Amino acid sequence: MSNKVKIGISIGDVNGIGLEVILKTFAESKMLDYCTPIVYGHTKVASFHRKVLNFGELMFNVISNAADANPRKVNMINAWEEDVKIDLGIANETGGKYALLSLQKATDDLVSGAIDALVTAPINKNNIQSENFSFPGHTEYLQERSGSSDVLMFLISETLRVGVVTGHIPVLEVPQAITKEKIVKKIQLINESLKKDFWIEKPKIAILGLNPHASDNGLLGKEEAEIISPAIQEAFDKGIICFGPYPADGFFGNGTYKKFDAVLAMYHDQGLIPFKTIAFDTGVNYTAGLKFVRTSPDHGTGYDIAGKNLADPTSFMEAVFAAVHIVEHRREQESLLKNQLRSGGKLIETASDVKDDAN
Ligand SMILES: NC(=O)C1=CN([C@@H]2O[C@H](COP(=O)(O)OP(=O)(O)OC[C@H]3O[C@@H](n4cnc5c(N)ncnc54)[C@H](O)[C@@H]3O)[C@@H](O)[C@H]2O)C=CC1
Ligand SMILES: NCC(=O)COP(=O)(O)O
Repeated sequence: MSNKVKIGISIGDVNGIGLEVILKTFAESKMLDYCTPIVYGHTKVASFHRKVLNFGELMFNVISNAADANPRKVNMINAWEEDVKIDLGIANETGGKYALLSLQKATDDLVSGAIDALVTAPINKNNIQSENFSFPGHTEYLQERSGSSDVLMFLISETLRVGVVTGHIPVLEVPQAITKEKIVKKIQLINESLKKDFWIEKPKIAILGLNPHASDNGLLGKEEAEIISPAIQEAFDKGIICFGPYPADGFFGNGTYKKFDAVLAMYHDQGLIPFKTIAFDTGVNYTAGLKFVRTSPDHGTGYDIAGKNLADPTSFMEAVFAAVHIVEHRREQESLLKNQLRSGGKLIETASDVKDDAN
């Protein structure tokens, strides 16, 4: 039996660029050296995209169960039977319906352990809403399917990793949603993920303020003094190397972010605007804190370029690599722990070790 990581792939909105980046990624035969892909969609939908994009043949190995996946082929599980009308570049009910069928089937296999990780192609968060799906995005849906009490939207790239305290909520609700407990929990999720998933032994984490200039000592808001600073102190007392709150603009403007292993932003756009400005082409969206591994490209459905052969597959490809690496890191760590071995002489540290290091 192959030990290669089995990556399940949900196809996202059939009217967007999801299938284009999937086809482009696996047209690269070297990808099969790293993983065994299983796409949850339909061969007819994939053929439609292939023809529109004028791609050469990419043969799928059609299987009924993930257990039958061929490690030398791009596997496809047909997640429905009927023909689907594709309207490239259009946000409609069909796009949402089949995105959900694909996601549900792939997630069933993820939860049961039939696949090792899930890479999700982009959905439209609006047209996927139905009586079976009332979540603002994959992150919240997968949190529920995982049964995790909290998760972290964590955008990762070579140069910058950014997590967010609040995710898919209206900006108006951000200040009320930011609590000391939530910030501490998100700092812990970042810290655990950096250690477990990225093998950074002593991660350094920066926390941003909420208000302009991190409130300038209370002149421009009170959240820094009343909520964010006490949260940073509490996390630090728990042995996590974390600093802040930093004024968000200058922090990215002068490159301070390069001194940290990760940054915690207070809300979605505060973190994702600098992230996408710096790393849109290669960035990956990782959901930390799930009981399984899920990544996705950092872009959306790209309706404006759907079917035009303009979609860059790099972010999707990086999402596949990130999922493979994270699964392998976790496997290796589990086997180290099982064998009671110590990594670099020191796998488990005490809180005081960490504080010593920070000083
Ligand atoms: N993980 C997910 O499922 C995500 C879903 N979305 C959803 O996607 C939909 C569209 O969102 P937008 O804000 O328009 O973001 P978008 O990322 O789809 O598009 C923004 C701009 O970037 C371009 N672009 C995106 N991906 C590209 C690629 N691979 N290569 C070249 N150019 C690319 C698009 O053509 C567009 O001009 C929304 O419904 C949003 O909710 C957005 C982000 C993540
Ligand atoms: N921009 C990141 C984002 O929207 C993540 O969405 P999802 O992965 O939760 O669907």
